[in-house]
Amino acid sequence: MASERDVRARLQRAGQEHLLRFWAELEPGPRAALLAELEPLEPEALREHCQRAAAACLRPGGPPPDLAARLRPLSPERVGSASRSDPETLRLWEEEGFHQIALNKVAVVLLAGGQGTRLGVTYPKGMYQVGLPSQKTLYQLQAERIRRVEQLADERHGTRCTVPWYIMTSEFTLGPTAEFFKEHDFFHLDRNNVVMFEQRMLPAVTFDGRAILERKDKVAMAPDGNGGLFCALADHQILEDMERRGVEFVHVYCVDNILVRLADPVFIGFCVLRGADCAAKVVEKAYPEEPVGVVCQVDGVPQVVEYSEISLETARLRAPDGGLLYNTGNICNHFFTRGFLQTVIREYEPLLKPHVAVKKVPYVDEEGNPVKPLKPNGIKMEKFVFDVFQFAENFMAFEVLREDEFSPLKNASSADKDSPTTARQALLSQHYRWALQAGAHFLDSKGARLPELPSLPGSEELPAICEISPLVSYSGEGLEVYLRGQEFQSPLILDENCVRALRS
Ligand SMILES: CC(=O)N[C@H]1[C@@H](OP(=O)(O)OP(=O)(O)OC[C@H]2O[C@@H](n3ccc(=O)[nH]c3=O)[C@H](O)[C@@H]2O)O[C@H](CO)[C@@H](O)[C@@H]1O
Repeated sequence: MASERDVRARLQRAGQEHLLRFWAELEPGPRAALLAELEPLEPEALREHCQRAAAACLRPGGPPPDLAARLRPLSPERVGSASRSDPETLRLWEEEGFHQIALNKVAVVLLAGGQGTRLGVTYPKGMYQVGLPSQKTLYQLQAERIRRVEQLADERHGTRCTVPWYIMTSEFTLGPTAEFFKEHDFFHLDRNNVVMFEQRMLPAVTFDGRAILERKDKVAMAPDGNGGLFCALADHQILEDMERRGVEFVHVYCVDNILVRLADPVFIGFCVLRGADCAAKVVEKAYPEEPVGVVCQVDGVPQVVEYSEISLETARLRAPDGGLLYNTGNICNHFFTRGFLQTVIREYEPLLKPHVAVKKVPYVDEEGNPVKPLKPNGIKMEKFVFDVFQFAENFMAFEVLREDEFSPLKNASSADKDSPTTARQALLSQHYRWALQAGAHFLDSKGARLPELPSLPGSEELPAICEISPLVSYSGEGLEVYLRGQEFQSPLILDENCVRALRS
């Protein structure tokens, strides 16, 4: 480990020597921890980071004044649709996707380095369970969808294929995530195919460009945003690992969408057949202020304008058909070819501009007392994963139905949107629809048939509770054989055991 002298000299070069101001008071343990935290920070990069943050703070807040004039919706030839395509086209896309999966050419990358501040839990979001009858966590649902999609590809192509799962964590999430996976025996995935890697951290900075000490022996660090993916892929030679495994196509997704279709064969197939090097799944925005980024073009180049960076006026603009003009909501489900990721890492990553978030950052005052600020006092800088869309040669967007594929868990139970309750409802209502489509009937506790209402708005109580394990069905397929014409008491948990019993 570097000595205090070395680290102090490096901090001096970065103009951040104040980070060692309590050194004399620290015991050996905290001293070592502080040095370990400071050692990886390159002086020039740290200086630039702090200066950039302070400069960003001087610029007026809100969206750039000329943004609205530079924005256009995506051109229609760049948009494909799962909801508006005929069954034969969907079948072709799906077939292509399964073909690539069976050839071991598809991997998934989970972005799981975020802190989940809005949800208000201290552990990684993926470990959260929204109160499903099975009590499965988000990580478990995702693991089981991987197992099922592998199985479906194997059945179609007579192979034994693997969809490797790369999980980007941060200092906050790596330890508990790794522990959780071990405790659950990697949800019966081969642990060699689950690769966890860590993104970088950056110090939070005061408005005048000084990195913040959270404690006498600890810098206030935050992950460098989900666009930290590209540096992290390079830091941990993940693309090399993908290359060794023969992976060509990568599905990147965010941790909190309970309906996420990992390695979705339809999306993969669409992207491959259209020759996309980069693509994003989108849903129709639910309302103008919905906190989702908008996939659109800026100066003719495909990009995402984040919800925090679009003006309300622009978000509310209407198209001639009465719908929102900027209607294509980003659901943080992206497709990249490995080749594109390689080019990004080699050429474009340094061009990604960090986004600025002004936050309340706990700190120690000059006397060393901990302070919890009541108003924002610090700046966090984050890169965004979608900022690489502008470098794609053939960018495509792919529209999917919200009720099929998007219900994010962002807020605590008290919120009326994007909460554990709405996520649970979305999943159960999807499974209830699948069961009805497959011909199931539900009974109340007295044996009377319950009403069958397949298209309920999300907030309504479902007539019956039905949860279908991803190990039984990935996207509603294969259920008729168990359910057609059968009557079930609510709640029904259709898992592997239940299926075995139904078979016999
Ligand atoms: C920048 C970005 O993608 N924004 C999207 C994100 O917004 P949103 O603001 O919801 O983004 P989050 O902060 O939840 O992060 C998205 C994902 O990135 C991960 N993460 C975040 C920060 C970090 O340093 N490391 C990391 O891995 C999170 O764990 C999460 O899986 O999801 C919305 C849909 O739900 C989209 O409409 C937004 O356009």
